[in-house]
Amino acid sequence: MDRSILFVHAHPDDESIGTGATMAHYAAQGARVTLVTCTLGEEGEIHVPALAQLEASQADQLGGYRLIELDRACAALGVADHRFLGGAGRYRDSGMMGTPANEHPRCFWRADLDEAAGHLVEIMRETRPQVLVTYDANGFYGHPDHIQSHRVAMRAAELARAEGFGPAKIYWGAMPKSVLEAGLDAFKDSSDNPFGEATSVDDIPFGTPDDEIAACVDGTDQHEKKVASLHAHATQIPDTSWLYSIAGNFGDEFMGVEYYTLAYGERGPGDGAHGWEADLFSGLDA
Ligand SMILES: CC(=O)N[C@H]1[C@@H](O[C@@H]2[C@H](O)[C@H](O)[C@@H](O)[C@H](O)[C@H]2O)O[C@H](CO)[C@@H](O)[C@@H]1O
Ligand SMILES: [Zn+2]
Repeated sequence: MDRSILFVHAHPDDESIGTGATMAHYAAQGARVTLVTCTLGEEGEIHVPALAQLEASQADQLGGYRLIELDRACAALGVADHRFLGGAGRYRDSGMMGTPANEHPRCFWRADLDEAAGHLVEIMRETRPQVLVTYDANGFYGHPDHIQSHRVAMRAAELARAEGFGPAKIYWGAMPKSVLEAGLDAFKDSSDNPFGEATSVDDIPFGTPDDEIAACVDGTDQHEKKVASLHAHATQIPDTSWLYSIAGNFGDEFMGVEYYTLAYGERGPGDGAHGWEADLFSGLDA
């Protein structure tokens, strides 16, 4: 079987933060890895002072710059096939939930679901992914573009199935509560606490019980590519980011191991305490 996997993400940087090691892992294996990013990230922060005037309320050029950052990140991960949903600039970054950017006429949060899903079905028709990776219904942490990416990806898979070429397995990025627990302990006395005021994993708006996790992809041997892809997104992820400090505390494993729940399809053979699959294609290779 020629392996093909499709990742659907909301903004430039999500692919590296959430699935960078997994993408590098399968690209290195020679699988067809396709990334679809739904917006250009026009409403993002800018952590590079020299670029500050690109922001939405000034030159409004951040989207064009993040397109370049994403190109660099994909090169670092070894991912050659990257597309924007509906073409670059079709859907605008909607901003955080409840902000005025949610009202922009072209924002992704206001997109027509079937029209947006139709763009993704065309890509599925071409690449025929056996595996689809996106976010859960909360978009992992509740950002409107992440929630919409979930909705569009799941609708596209449903439409593709109706035409006989939908992905056999659909995964949602996840973080086991046991991993969050370990992180909380490591940072509870730190001024650089990425968990803010959280005193328990239940205070954190994401996290999945370990027995609900279906797959754990160990891309530790790809962790340097993930770090390089994060650095490519310098406007969003400053060198002082907690992502790097937590990696410093936990080492290569933090950057290299990524977790998923299985939203659709049959769980393949797994191992360890919870029988987690080590391969997202588990059970599919003929
Ligand atoms: C990882 C991710 O989805 N980033 C989004 C997010 O960025 C957040 C936003 O700028 C917020 O104002 C900050 O406080 C927070 O730290 C950022 O993570 O939302 C942006 C606007 O929609 C988006 O461009 C960015 O990619
Ligand atoms: Zn995002």
